Amino acid sequence: MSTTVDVLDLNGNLTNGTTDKSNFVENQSRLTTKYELNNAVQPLLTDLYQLSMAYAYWKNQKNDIAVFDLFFRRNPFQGEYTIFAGLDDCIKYIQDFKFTHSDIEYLKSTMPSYVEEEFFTYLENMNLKELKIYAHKEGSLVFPRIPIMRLEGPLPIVQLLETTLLVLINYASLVTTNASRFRLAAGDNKSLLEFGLRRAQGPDGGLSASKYCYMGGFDGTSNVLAGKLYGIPIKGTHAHSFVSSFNDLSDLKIRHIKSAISGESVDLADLAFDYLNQMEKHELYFNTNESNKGELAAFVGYAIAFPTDFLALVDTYNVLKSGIPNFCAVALALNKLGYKARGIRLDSGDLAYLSLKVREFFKKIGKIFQVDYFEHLTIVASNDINEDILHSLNMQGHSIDSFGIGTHLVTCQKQPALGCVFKLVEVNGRPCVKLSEDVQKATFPGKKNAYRLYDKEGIPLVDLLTKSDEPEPKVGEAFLCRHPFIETKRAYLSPSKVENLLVPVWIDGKIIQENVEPIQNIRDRVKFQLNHLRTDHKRMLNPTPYKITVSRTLYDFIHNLWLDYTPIANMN
Ligand SMILES: Nc1ncnc2c1ncn2[C@@H]1O[C@H](COP(=O)(O)OP(=O)(O)OP(=O)(O)O)[C@@H](O)[C@H]1O
Ligand SMILES: O=P(O)(O)OC[C@H]1O[C@H](OP(=O)(O)OP(=O)(O)O)[C@H](O)[C@@H]1O
Ligand SMILES: O=C(O)c1cccnc1
Ligand SMILES: [Mg+2]
Repeated sequence: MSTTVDVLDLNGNLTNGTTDKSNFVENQSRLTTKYELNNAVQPLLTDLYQLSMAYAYWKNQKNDIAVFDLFFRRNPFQGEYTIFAGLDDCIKYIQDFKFTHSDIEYLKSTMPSYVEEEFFTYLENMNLKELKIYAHKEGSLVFPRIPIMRLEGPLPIVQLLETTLLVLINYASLVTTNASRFRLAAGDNKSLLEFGLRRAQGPDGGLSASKYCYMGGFDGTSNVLAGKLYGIPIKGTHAHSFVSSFNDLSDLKIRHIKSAISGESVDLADLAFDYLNQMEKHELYFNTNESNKGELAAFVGYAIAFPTDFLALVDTYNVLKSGIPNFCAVALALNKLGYKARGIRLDSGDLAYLSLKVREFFKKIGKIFQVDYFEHLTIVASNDINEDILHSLNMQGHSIDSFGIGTHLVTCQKQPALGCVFKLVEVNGRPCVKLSEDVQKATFPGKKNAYRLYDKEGIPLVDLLTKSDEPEPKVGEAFLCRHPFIETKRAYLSPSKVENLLVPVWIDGKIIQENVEPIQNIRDRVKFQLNHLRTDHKRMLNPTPYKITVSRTLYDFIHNLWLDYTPIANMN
């Protein structure tokens, strides 16, 4: 059968013509493959004004060499640090940057009719061979006003990259920073699982959240596609629906399981029920009439499906009177057959109180039935957990081993956006200034280098901006570091280590491979750098700002320029 359809080919081109159905299906599945590479990230994923400016630059033959800085002005979450993420995605975008034929056709159809044909040829032939990108290593700590990225190249081309680079960096850095704050709050010895896909801002937001929460210090995600695409460990339990789908033990169509000890087939439901009755005789404050038999059946069914990975959600009816006794009955039955249960998940109620009560219950059962590992069974907690709740649970005392966190992690409840900006700082060697009523918003003009100065313990002391043509600070030599705005704040520093922060990642059409790394390295860097940041910069309440400074030369240069560009007002 033949039909006429519009199909997107792999380059995003529209092919309009006659094709048969099987061909259409094949194209659809190829699109799915393309989706894995995130086909939304392409040159047209930008604001119209970038293309309008590109035309106006082109029309004015303004192909000057420009320098742009990408930076933010304030740390998110009322914190004093940010983690830079998204570089790998930026480089993929840069590497693939090419206007397709269908992009050009679309632009022709929507831009004003007097836009000249040669401009579209210019766009179609555009490449990034003259572009240079310097950036912090992904996973580094970054601070306000210190450029995260510096881009050099033809003005219209670099300008065209602004929006896409910002969208790739802003959320990635925000959610990585958020995840790292949850990690700091939970402590190193807790497992943190990201459960946010269902609450994320669209499918792409969900995928990014999973990737960057892992980078920020989470241990795994429930998002299966993120596991496949990024190699992140996938983890999970089960939902309440599985429990409530069973009414009682007679619902079980399969009751038998093979003993890992004897190999014989044993009725797990009978064995669990028997344990439930035995448990009731001890002082455990529940009785079998009150415990829910549908829940017991669900746990038996789940244990039959996952005998070596049995972890049950215990709050569908009543945690201490039903969920925990039912779980323990099944876990004891599994134990008798040579299988170790994993633990439980709590998803409502007072998580601190319940976790302590559950631990107490496990300890008692472990003693009564002489099963040592029972007291160490895993307790997972979930339900609208945020950073403040993690701190509060620590203060109260709890016995939770693992947190499943979704909504507030991926939506970044405390602050929904990071304000990275992209500002022109130099054209053909001439510094460019953007003034503002608020001096904090004025840009630092000119091409600059950025350094981190360390003390002898390897702890960062300050970040320092210099003009790109002045000598870099040297180990063991006193360097005058100035507050960028306040004249009286300045100090000499003799660093034990000097790190050049803006390393080349894309030079004249080529990736500098050693500076674009796999996710695991980046995750390790986040951990290492956070461990080496002074505690007072990381504390939750009123953290101390980390100092960002400028050299004497840069200080004089920018202050003189600001003065030059600000006319003296006439008051009468
Ligand atoms: N000990 C605790 N200290 C501080 N916050 C807690 C504690 N235990 C639970 N919370 C939080 O309190 C909030 C309780 O929310 P809510 O009242 O909607 O839950 P619930 O009624 O227990 O459960 P649900 O409505 O989902 O059945 C959640 O954000 C949860 O993470
Ligand atoms: O609470 P979050 O941090 O977003 O973590 C993910 C939540 O998603 C699941 O249930 P869902 O919220 O869909 O339903 P429920 O609240 O009725 O359990 C899970 O049980 C968690 O509660
Ligand atoms: O695996 C889980 O327990 C899970 C996954 C997603 C959302 N809530 C819970
Ligand atoms: Mg919920």
